[in-house]
Amino acid sequence: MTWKENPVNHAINKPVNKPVDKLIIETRELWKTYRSRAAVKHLDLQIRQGDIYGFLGPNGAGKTTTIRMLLGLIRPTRGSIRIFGKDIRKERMDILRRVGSLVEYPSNYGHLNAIENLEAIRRILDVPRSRIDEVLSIVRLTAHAKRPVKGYSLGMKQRLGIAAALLGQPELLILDEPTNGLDPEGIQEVRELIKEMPRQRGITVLVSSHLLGEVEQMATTVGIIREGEMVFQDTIESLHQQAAGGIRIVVSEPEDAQHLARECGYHSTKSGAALEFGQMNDEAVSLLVKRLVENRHAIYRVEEQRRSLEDLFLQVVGRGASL
Ligand SMILES: Nc1ncnc2c1ncn2[C@@H]1O[C@H](COP(=O)(O)OP(=O)(O)OP(=O)(O)O)[C@@H](O)[C@H]1O
Repeated sequence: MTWKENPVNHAINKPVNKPVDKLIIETRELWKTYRSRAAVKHLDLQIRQGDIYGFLGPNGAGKTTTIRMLLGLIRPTRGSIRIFGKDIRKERMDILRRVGSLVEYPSNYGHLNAIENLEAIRRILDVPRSRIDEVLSIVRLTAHAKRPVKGYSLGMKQRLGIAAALLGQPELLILDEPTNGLDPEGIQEVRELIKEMPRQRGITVLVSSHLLGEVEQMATTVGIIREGEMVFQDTIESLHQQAAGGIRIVVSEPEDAQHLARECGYHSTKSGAALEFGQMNDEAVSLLVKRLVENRHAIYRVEEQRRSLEDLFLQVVGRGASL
């Protein structure tokens, strides 16, 4: 079965089910082609205000290429990009003034401390000096501010990179694989930091990752890209719903029980002593169980057959994909 035939993919390129006037990023039919090879194909990205948008895909799927286009670092081959409702081709500088970003590893001067590193960027952005203390406090580096950066852990360097991205008080933060190469503690630190951005600071976040487990713990919306194409885009709740499976009931007399279930309007397939139904709501399960019991069936087990999100993700991106 190809991913296009796959029932879980009905949300392909589906607009996020919320008012469209609150879109912070919107791309339409975005393409980037290198020679004859498309790194990004007809990509319709929709990111709402206040979202933490987890941009997910295996290595080489096209995440960095997309992010580079959003930041105006490379030019799309085709399609449009609107950020804050403005066209990136026409109002690039106005847009980028309101965006903070961390693309790949942050570059720091190792012999300088955090304050000195941030000071260099502060001058370019022309923001008040007090902003340095503020961003160091946000990323919880105040206590280490006067230590040379070369002594920092990778997680601390990454947090300093986020501090730099926050200096200009952005409304949108774009982070490309910010937890790449971090140990579990560093991953948790960065994740907690990202989670507080919309709530505490009103900042919309786009964060890319190749790890579903990581995105799942912080994102409100998920976009999954595979070989340059968006194969799923919707809320995290919707992703969970898609992972929800059918109901399996193990009974004493499966054939009779199947017949009775059919009379009640529920189609099932028999697997040994079990009847397997599609998705059913609680009320339907309760009614069916009641009828079975009334007809003297012994019920040994009622269970939901859930796929793990990881299974769903692998199904969406293809099992051969490197994660
Ligand atoms: N400058 C370039 N010239 C030619 N091909 C490129 C260029 N940049 C990227 N590509 C190709 O485009 C595809 C997408 O790459 P991209 O870096 O966007 O993927 P990614 O999802 O960010 O993966 P990763 O997590 O490994 O960085 C890859 O096949 C890559 O080899």
